Amino acid sequence: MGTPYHLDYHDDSSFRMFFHDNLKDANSRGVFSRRKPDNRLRDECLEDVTELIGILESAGVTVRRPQALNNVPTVSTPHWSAPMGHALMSRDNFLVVGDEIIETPPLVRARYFESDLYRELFTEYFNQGARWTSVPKSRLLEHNFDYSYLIENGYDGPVPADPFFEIMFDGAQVMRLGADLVFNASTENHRMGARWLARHLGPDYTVHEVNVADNHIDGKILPLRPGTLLVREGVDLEDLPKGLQKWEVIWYEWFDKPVESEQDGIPFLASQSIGINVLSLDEERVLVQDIQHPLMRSLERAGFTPVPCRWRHGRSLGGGFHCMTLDIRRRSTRTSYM
Ligand SMILES: NC(=[NH2+])NCCC[C@H](N)C(=O)O
Repeated sequence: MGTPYHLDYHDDSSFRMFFHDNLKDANSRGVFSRRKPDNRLRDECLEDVTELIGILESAGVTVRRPQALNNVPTVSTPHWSAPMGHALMSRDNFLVVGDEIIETPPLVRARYFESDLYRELFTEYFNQGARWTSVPKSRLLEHNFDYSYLIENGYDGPVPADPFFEIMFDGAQVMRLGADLVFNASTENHRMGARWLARHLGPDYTVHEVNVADNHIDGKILPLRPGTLLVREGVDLEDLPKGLQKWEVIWYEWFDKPVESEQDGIPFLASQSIGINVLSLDEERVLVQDIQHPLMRSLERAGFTPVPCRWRHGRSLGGGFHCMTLDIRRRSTRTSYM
């Protein structure tokens, strides 16, 4: 888990596209300003990350962290420059399948070099025998982006006249279920990513394409253990692969109190239901945001043990415990659970 560095980076089109659904709400609330957050958000975030690491380590997890992100104001390529964001969400930039680390091609310019923070850690894994692959990154030029999802969801701004789509997807768009990978794709950029992944992994794995979210699937559906899914209201189970429709479903119990106060001028980058973004420690214990009492009751009724942990700024930072972690397990992943 990296160190957050929160800049005012609303000017970049790739950022506004990626967070379209969240920013649309913010716009409607008129919350935008150019104010930088005070240190309270950063300090409280770091306190909560420390608590999370303590819980993981006491549960027997070996926690490794990337290099810290220290005050990087912008990132640049020959084609553009963009303000850097934070680097807290490890799940977004990588997909670990069996003994292979796959670096996924970012959709947001601010995150183009975020995987550099993991170079030393992943080199260590490579030297221990891990396979390590990087998906061809898009150049992230304006005409590389497929605007179709935005247009279907209220965008009425300019659209490049000469599109040239390139592969773009985050690791968090993919739900790994052993030999089955459920890939959320809402644009041609994503669908190209699903084709790349299927071609790359070959016949031992099946990539199931679904379209249930704008991009990251772990804000809508999360596997808690083989055979049990946590699902947010609004997801049509018929849109899931047939094998997954046989799984037990726990519907996310909405937490209708404000999960955090909006930092004035800082729009929320995750919806009110980000409490769904839990992390299974094993097939019984589930790490849950400490205020999500209805969800914890649901989990207990289904035979799980919720492990509460403070996480005060998930909406501002755009993710929860599943987003902030990247589980690398030393066990075969060619089992089929569907
Ligand atoms: N891996 C992640 N960062 N996932 C976060 C998904 C948040 C989701 N878009 C929401 O607004 O609730």
